[in-house]
Amino acid sequence: MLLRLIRSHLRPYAVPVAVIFVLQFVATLSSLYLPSLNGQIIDQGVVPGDIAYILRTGAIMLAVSIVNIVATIGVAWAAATASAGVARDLRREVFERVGRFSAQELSSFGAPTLISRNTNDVMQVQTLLNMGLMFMVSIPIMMVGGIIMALREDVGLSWLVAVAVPLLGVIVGSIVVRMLPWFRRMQESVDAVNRILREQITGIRVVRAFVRERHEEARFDDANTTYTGTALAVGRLFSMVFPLVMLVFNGASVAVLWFGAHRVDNGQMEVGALTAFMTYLMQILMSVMFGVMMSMMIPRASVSAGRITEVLDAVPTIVDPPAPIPIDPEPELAAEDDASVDPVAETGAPPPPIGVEFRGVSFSYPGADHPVLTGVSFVAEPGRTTAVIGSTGAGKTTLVSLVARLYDVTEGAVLVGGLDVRDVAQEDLWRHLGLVPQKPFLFSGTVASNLRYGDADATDEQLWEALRIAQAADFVRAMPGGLDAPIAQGGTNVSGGQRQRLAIARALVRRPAIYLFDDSFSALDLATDARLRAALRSVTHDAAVIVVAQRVSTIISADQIIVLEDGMIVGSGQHTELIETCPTYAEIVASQAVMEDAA
Ligand SMILES: Nc1ncnc2c1ncn2[C@@H]1O[C@H](COP(=O)(O)OP(=O)(O)OP(=O)(O)O)[C@@H](O)[C@H]1O
Repeated sequence: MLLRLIRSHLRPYAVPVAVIFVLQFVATLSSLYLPSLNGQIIDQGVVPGDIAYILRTGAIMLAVSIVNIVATIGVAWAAATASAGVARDLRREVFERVGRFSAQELSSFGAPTLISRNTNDVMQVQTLLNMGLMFMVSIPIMMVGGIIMALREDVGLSWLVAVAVPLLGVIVGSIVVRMLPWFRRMQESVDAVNRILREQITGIRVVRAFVRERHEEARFDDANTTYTGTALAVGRLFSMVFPLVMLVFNGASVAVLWFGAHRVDNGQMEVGALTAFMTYLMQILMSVMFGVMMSMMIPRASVSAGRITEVLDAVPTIVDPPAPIPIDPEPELAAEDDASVDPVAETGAPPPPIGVEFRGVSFSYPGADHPVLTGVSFVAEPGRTTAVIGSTGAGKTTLVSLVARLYDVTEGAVLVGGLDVRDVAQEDLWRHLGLVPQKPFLFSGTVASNLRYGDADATDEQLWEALRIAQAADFVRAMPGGLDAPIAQGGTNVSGGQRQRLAIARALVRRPAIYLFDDSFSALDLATDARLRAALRSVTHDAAVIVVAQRVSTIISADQIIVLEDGMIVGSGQHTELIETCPTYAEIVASQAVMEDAA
């Protein structure tokens, strides 16, 4: 998994990788040459007192060292370039893939793990890749080359290399294998900490209002302790690695000196050769150590690569059809024609009339036992307002989600402009929709940047017009900077009602063919609600307007009211006839009348 991910993503970095190969080769060979030169200086320069030889060979050593330094710097630079580039590409791919997820994949993964996969997990892969690029060529060359050079210096001591290297490999290998299962737990603990932190930050007001700080602290402590415990378990295993490595390392040095000294004493070996042999042994063991460090990173990076690949390989359940049918075959032409008769041309051309039809729609959430909607059929015609009312949990938001194809129906079909939403491209569908969700979300930026989500090219006049209709112009004008007033992430620096009105204005800026208001007037007082609906009528023209509401007063004048109960339509018609014919509707009206009287 790790190899596949790295290989497929390294392809665009063939040039830096080739540079790394060449430079690593140069750097390693120069490193291997230096101890031999050093040995020669001792044996042929220092021992016979040949100053000229020392200076000559010293100059060669200096030149080789400079080559070594330049090559090593080049390797580090190219490795950082390639690994940072791969990490950037991975983050972009994960981001793009998540952007194509339907609500189903989003909820099955969950936001916190998607965030840690795109940050922490990518970082694990990047760190390993950086190390790998820096050492992958030098480690084998250094080991093989070091052994050859050491043998050249003295074959009699070579058995020491044959003992030390496998011993180190076995010790480290057995520890790394034990670490493996802990790494997955470690990444899962990161997810858990992220999840709780995120919940607490977003729900901080609720936590405080319900005096749940202690409870939340305990919850965070649990996750934090699990994370710490996992990190400690890994740390404990890790802490054994270096002492053991050093034990082998130092044991081998002592053995070289002990046996080498005897060989020098017996005249079987020169002092310079002993020094060079010692350095080669150090180099071999150093490369084993780097190999060990890398092999310790591999399991964690493998887990991370698996988690990243899970996201990249996740197939969105909602995809565009192979041959999408355009909802509006000639939008340019239609827009131009309509612009000539548009009485409010300053807010853009009204779209061609497009209706919505639910045809025998049933829907169950993935994994749920019971359907949320059953046999729902109705037509929301262009130029008319269709209201959907029903008790909480009746399926109103679900119904709106199906128009936007956030989910696919289980049975039946949702048609937009006479086309099944599954037969049109999602972007084409969304371009025709102005959705104001139940929980409106604003992005960090300004009022204007948020409104221009509706239409990036909208002029300031068009934005003010939308704000005026949404009954938001007064409070935006009062904000410091007006259209340029800052909006905090999630829109937390404006009130709930203001957020709703800005979200409505955002939908209006788009001038869509279909408006979907999901309980979008609930935070408005009755007078503002009435003014907004009156103003809306002047711009919705031929648009199909679907309004989900809890309050009867919001939908009383709708052309058609759909009454939902337990996911089924139990009544449809206008207010006056429904009061007579639909007991559920009559009950809702009566209960709200009682509440108003009581108020
Ligand atoms: N993502 C989901 N996964 C599983 N079940 C869900 C999901 N969203 C909603 N439901 C269930 O579907 C049912 C209908 O929910 P929906 O949000 O459509 O109701 P609603 O009529 O809009 O309610 P409200 O007026 O409270 O917003 C509820 O029983 C709810 O528990």
